Amino acid sequence: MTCMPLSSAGPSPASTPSAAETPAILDLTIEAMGAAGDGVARHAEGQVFLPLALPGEKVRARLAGKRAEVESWLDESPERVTPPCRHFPTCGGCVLQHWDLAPYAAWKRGRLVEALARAGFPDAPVAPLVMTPPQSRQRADLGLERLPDGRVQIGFHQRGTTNLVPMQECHVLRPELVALLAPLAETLRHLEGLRRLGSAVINLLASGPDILLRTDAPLSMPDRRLLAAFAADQHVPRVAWAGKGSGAEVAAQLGAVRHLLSGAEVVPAPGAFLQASAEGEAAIIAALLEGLPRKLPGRAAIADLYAGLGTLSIPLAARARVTAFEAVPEAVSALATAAGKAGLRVKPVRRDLDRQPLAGPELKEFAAVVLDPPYAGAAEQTALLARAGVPSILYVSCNPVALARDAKPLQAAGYRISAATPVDQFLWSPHLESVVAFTR
Ligand SMILES: C[S@@+](CC[C@H](N)C(=O)[O-])C[C@H]1O[C@@H](n2cnc3c(N)ncnc32)[C@H](O)[C@@H]1O
Repeated sequence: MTCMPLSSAGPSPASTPSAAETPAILDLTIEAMGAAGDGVARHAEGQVFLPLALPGEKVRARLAGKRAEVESWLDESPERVTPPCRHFPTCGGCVLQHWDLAPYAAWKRGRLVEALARAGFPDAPVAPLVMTPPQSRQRADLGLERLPDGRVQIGFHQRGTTNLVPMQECHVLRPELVALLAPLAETLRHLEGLRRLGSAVINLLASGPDILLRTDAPLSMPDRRLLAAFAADQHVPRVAWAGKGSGAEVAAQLGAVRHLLSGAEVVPAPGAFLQASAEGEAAIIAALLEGLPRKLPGRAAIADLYAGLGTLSIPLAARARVTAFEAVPEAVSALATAAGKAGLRVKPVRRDLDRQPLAGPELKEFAAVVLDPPYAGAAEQTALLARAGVPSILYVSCNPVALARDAKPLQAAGYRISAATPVDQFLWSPHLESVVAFTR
């Protein structure tokens, strides 16, 4: 086995633990992979998390509270591989590029198995992980920073910090998005509306890249001309802008904006939520349709909660009438227009489900409820679904911890899991998407 020193300092001899205190440098064996993608080891005072360490490895590490930095590898895992990206491990976009895909996939699937076991479903039928390919992400949320010399950097943040890693290559984003970054940085260099910090959400739509810039100063007239010239050069139909805390406005529009969701045309607002990749979206929809009861009553209706632009409502409407609940008004009106134009059986309703979750009698009309909440999950809404006894609940989750919490009341109310599909929407990150079908 080779040794791979991480820092420039050579390995220091491990100290012997004294009864009084744990030494700063320790030799540790990595027992498992933690939820955030760090190796987990144990020492006299408890667990410690080690970025970049893999299960089975022996390392010499410098302790810093609950974390430790590997100073050298004493025994490397055969599962260690060469990370494809030059920005690894500095960039916070990927934390697990150094792990072979087979054990990585088993670990990700295991996160769903564990989450469901914690909720009281130890024997849930969890399918193999559906992987999404590299260079498939259609949505990028990037930081912008003006350097003292006036240049602008664009990239993801370094893990756990606000420092930007200027992106020169990326193995998760669609190449069309990466290709835009150098010309965008050059344009932003001259933008008076960007003083120091900002962000850019870029959605790759059917009509081309759609950009929402958030900056720390208002746009000037020359800024708007600059953005229009950039849009024309780069074939970008729309560039929108928003200030701190203000809504988005169109800064330059050179063509129609459109996107296709299961074949239906929608016009997303700037920065609208899209599933991370077309492949992930297809896997979620397939798992949802598979998880619905084979036979729905003739006049059955489905509720789609946290519906966004209707990514899930539209394909669900092939099976039954759908009422789509969503808080963001722009998404509700985009879905209403799309449904009207295509004659879809989808009725969008604007509703804040945190303040006013669906409850009691209003749930009675639904044979199935689909919910796809944000990262925090939907604790109150799931408890109300359990109480109402909706026959089929399909939970699309982007957070196994929230899923485990939200599934508990369903278990207590007598639901069982008929299918559970983990989907790797965020390759090489610790994030996990899953679709779980609960029936009663
Ligand atoms: C994970 S996204 C899912 C969107 C959609 N299902 C899809 O597949 O594209 C979560 C959605 O919940 C919406 N949302 C967040 N908080 C909400 C709330 N309190 N009430 C209703 N919708 C909310 C967001 O605007 C977003 O569209």
